[in-house]
Amino acid sequence: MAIAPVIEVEELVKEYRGPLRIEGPLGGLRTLLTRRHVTRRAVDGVSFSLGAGELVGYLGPNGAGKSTTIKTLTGILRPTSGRVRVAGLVPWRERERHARNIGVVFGQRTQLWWDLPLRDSLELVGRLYGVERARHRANSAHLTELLGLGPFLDTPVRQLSLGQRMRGDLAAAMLPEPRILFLDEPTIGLDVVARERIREFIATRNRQDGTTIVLTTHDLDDVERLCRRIVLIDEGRVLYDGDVARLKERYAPHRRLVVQLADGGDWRGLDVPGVERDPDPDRGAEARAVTLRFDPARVQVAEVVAAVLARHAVTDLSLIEPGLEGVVHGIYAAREAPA
Ligand SMILES: Nc1ncnc2c1ncn2[C@@H]1O[C@H](COP(=O)(O)OP(=O)(O)OP(=O)(O)O)[C@@H](O)[C@H]1O
Repeated sequence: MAIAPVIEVEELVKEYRGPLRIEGPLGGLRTLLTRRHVTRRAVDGVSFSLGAGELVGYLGPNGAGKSTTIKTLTGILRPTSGRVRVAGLVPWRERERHARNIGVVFGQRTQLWWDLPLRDSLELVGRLYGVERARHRANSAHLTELLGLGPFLDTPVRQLSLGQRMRGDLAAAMLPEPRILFLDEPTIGLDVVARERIREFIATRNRQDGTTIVLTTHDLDDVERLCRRIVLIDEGRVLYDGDVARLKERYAPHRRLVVQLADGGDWRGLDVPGVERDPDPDRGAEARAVTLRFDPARVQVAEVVAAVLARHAVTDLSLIEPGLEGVVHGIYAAREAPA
């Protein structure tokens, strides 16, 4: 028997009704005063499902409808139409039971009590969720260690740095041991060290506890590091749903080999079919570097390297895999280009 998905979204539609936006002189003021309203479709027939223990990147450009989807899945918003089940519950109808299954972190705002020390915020979360005392103590201690909260547990939340606050938010979300975690931009504005710590935490929770995680982010390094699967949306519709690796193969099949020629070396070409010199090498400014582009389905890396070494004196070689950033931008650009 097939295992039921933990998250099921079918033909989700969410429309917002708002005043008609008026352009031109005093447009802002006229928009405020107008009585004319329009309906805008923020999510336009999104469907996907997630199995237990999956970690999926939910991506899209600004205004694509990511937050609207997450707010519907967390029970904050009621959709215009469509069917949603999260752990078997309809989020906006069975809010209390649903809240016990999920943890939510919105990077842009905190769920902690601004004026209270972090320790008290965690205490309150434990009480609100009815976490039994011994479990609360054990979970708090565990999360404090994993997220390195010790040095600022007694600091009021308002005095925490963004990275510290985010770690506090993650601890609060995980304290009641939710099966499902929604993370909306959890690394936004953080420095490299803080970002890495949060990524490590997310990966560990997913791997060790099997927590199902939906991650929304504009930082594609988060996705490269954490997600095998992405759901890419734009203008409220799903553009792609599947493996990150397959997405790259489909949209960026080429690899690049950067060849650093020895002093005095000249590029005399290479006669291997399927290998081209990159017309616009990113490393053009670098002395004596030549970038070759090839499709590994047609010609193997080893073959290209052997051919280069046979003809040229080389000081270094490096292989560049396509980054998700370029692939995703390429998809958006293709969509925007006139037909
Ligand atoms: N409360 C609201 N009232 C009216 N329109 C809204 C509301 N919230 C969002 N929208 C609109 O719905 C669309 C989708 O917004 P949403 O916040 O879901 O996008 P997003 O993908 O999360 O964007 P971002 O990456 O910028 O956070 C946008 O056009 C936005 O302006």
